[in-house]
Amino acid sequence: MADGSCAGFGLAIRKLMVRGNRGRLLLSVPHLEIAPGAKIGITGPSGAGKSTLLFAMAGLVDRIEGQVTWTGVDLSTLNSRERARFRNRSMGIVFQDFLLFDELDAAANASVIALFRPKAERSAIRDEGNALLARLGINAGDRATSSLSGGERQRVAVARALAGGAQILLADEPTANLHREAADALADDLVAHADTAGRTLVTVSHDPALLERMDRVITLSDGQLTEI
Ligand SMILES: Nc1ncnc2c1ncn2[C@@H]1O[C@H](COP(=O)(O)OP(=O)(O)OP(=O)(O)O)[C@@H](O)[C@H]1O
Repeated sequence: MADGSCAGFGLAIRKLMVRGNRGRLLLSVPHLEIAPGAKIGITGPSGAGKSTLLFAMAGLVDRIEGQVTWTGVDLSTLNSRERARFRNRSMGIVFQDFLLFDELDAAANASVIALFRPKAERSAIRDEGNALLARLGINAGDRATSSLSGGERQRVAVARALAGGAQILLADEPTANLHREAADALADDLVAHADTAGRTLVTVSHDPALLERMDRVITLSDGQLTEI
């Protein structure tokens, strides 16, 4: 496995606030700790701020108040380029709307992180991306991404997040487009990856079968953390 990152990221959030238009408070998380290697679910009603919290954890929200600190890395002290570098090295992210590159085939999407890693790691990441696609049931990696179904796109997005051995896995509704059997297989794969090498997994989900595989489930309601 190509693994260009150090092991064991935990997360500490302090007094995090994210505001939208005209200063409207979208999210307030006074205090949240996630241990290195923990598997955490985030759930709550639509519009509660789950994706916003995941984006803040990924350093994808430009203006936050407070601190989001992965072991040794305080995202609030980094500029956007430095945050991107940290993401490329240490995070695998499954976005709710996948954000695949339609110009690339499924295999190239699954291993796209190779472009940001040293040359010596690239072919191992490509092999890993292909193996992940096969395991997730996408058998022809050279299929045009635009020809994939929603469920297939979702599985390519998960393969992309897992290929390259990122120590932090962030996933937004990773089983939402899958039928039960495929959702369970994917949940097993995510958990197995998280359990390898002490990876930390944070997943937004409404899927009880995925949430019950987590160590802990956080509920967000109206932008507020109501339960830990
Ligand atoms: N870029 C943005 N600018 C302004 N408001 C936003 C932005 N993105 C999200 N919001 C608002 O922030 C709030 C939280 O949205 P978010 O997408 O985080 O919720 P969610 O819990 O993930 O919802 P869902 O389950 O429907 O995906 C909503 O009121 C939404 O309208």
